[in-house]
Amino acid sequence: MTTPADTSGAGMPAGSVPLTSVPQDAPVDRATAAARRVVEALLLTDRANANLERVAEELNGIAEHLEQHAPAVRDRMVDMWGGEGVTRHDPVTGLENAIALPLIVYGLPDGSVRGETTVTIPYQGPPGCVHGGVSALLLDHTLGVANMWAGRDGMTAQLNVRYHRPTPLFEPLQINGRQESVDGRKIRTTGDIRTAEGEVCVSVEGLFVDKKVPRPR
Ligand SMILES: CCCCCCCCCCCCCCCC(=O)SCCNC(=O)CCNC(=O)[C@H](O)C(C)(C)COP(=O)(O)OP(=O)(O)OC[C@H]1O[C@@H](n2cnc3c(N)ncnc32)[C@H](O)[C@@H]1OP(=O)(O)O
Repeated sequence: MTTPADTSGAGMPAGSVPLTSVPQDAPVDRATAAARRVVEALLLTDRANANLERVAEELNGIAEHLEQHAPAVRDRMVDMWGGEGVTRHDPVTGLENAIALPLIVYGLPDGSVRGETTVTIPYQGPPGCVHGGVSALLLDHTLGVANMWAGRDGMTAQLNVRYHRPTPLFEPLQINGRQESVDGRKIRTTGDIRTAEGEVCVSVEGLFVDKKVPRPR
């Protein structure tokens, strides 16, 4: 759904570290990347001449194969939430989630976080522009990662989103987040989406409350 994620950290300040999962050459990563390619290709293909009857049949065959090999949802959820806390299944950075962009978020030495991505057709809102809900999704998650990087995190209680100008598809975008303050259980975090020229398209102020939902076991 985006151009392939840049995992090199090129363009990030020296000392930046990836905080979200980075692509591996695992079969699940490759299968998920192929599924993203299918989603985009389905939107772009010639509706009349691409033999979509056969495409539907083949895709249903793949879905049936995957379903036949699926354990109980509960067991998969335990598995998903195992490990050190960097998720591979979430809808923003998850490399095992075909609807994730995916975005890789880096922790910067100044305490803030930044991701870079180029959003394409599946996330279109106004013509040629990123859907406003997708921008909010990108920022909500990035602010969550910023809180983790700062050492105090919680659940989103409020997200005030200001749309300054349309956010372009097909252009590199910077997604920024920074924890501003902690007051008891209340955490205030800000962020924005900028073009490569530094123009702010969307900015957010988030209130997070330190509360955890237990992981499935
Ligand atoms: C090293 C790094 C590795 C990084 C590795 C990355 C890993 C991957 C990162 C994942 C990043 C995910 C980022 C997505 C984050 C979601 O998507 S979270 C999901 C969306 N949010 C929700 O579902 C929250 C639902 N709401 C709730 O659960 C609860 O209402 C809340 C908001 C947590 C509040 O909890 P509560 O315990 O009921 O809080 P309560 O005691 O009533 O209030 C505490 C204080 O907060 C205030 N407050 C509570 N709610 C509100 C509100 N809505 N508005 C204003 N004030 C409020 C209260 O007034 C109170 O204030 P004080 O009286 O203390 O001054």
